[in-house]
Amino acid sequence: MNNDSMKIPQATAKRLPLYYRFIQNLHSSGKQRVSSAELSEAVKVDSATIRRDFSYFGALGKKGYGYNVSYLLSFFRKTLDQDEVTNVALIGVGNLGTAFLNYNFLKNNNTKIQVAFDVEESKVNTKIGDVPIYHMDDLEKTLADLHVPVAILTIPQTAAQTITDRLVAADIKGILNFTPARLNVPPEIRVHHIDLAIELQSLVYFLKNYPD
Ligand SMILES: NC(=O)c1ccc[n+]([C@@H]2O[C@H](COP(=O)([O-])OP(=O)(O)OC[C@H]3O[C@@H](n4cnc5c(N)ncnc54)[C@H](O)[C@@H]3O)[C@@H](O)[C@H]2O)c1
Repeated sequence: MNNDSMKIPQATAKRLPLYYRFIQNLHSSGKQRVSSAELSEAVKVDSATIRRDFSYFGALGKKGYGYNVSYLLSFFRKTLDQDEVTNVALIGVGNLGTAFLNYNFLKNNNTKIQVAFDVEESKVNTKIGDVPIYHMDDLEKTLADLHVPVAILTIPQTAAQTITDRLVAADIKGILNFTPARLNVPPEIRVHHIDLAIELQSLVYFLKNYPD
């Protein structure tokens, strides 16, 4: 993100990639404007929230006209640094890690898993997709050589904190944590925790308790 985006609230910043993907689709289908109601329907965010989000970056829609798609597209491109690829490392090439390597976020042209690590000898020095798998012994040196600021953790919970400490020491800035472990990191390191079990439980809870 560029410096202008520092003023945008975190909740808004998290929705930007969602808006960006939809605006890209609109632009490639030749649409020139979009209303907040149409956006709302497509991204499943209520239109008052969309209008407030957009007001932070100066995109003021006109009543009965909506938003200019080209303007929005250039804003998102600039804000999300789409031209600059951020290198990502994946730690733990098991069930979940293998799926991510095969998927490799190819639709986001600004993030790519460049390298993966594991401790199991049979996986080391192989590739999944075009991503090479290295031994954990080579973690620090490889991350420094490739300038990797982001890591995805798909290792067993028991290994999560030790590996996180190594990543922090290796100058990683952000961690996407798929393990159930709650990680301790210095305040300047950003951790996004995706706990699929909790998400599933909370979905079921809402279905049961708020059936309508
Ligand atoms: N599989 C799922 O659907 C799923 C869903 C939600 C969360 N998770 C979480 O994601 C993590 C991975 O799950 P999984 O099913 O892929 O497990 P897995 O056992 O299939 O894979 C774990 C991988 O990590 C490697 N590993 C173990 N210790 C390591 C270390 N110290 N350094 C580097 N690599 C190491 C193993 O060799 C293995 O390849 C777990 O914490 C799990 O709780 C998995």
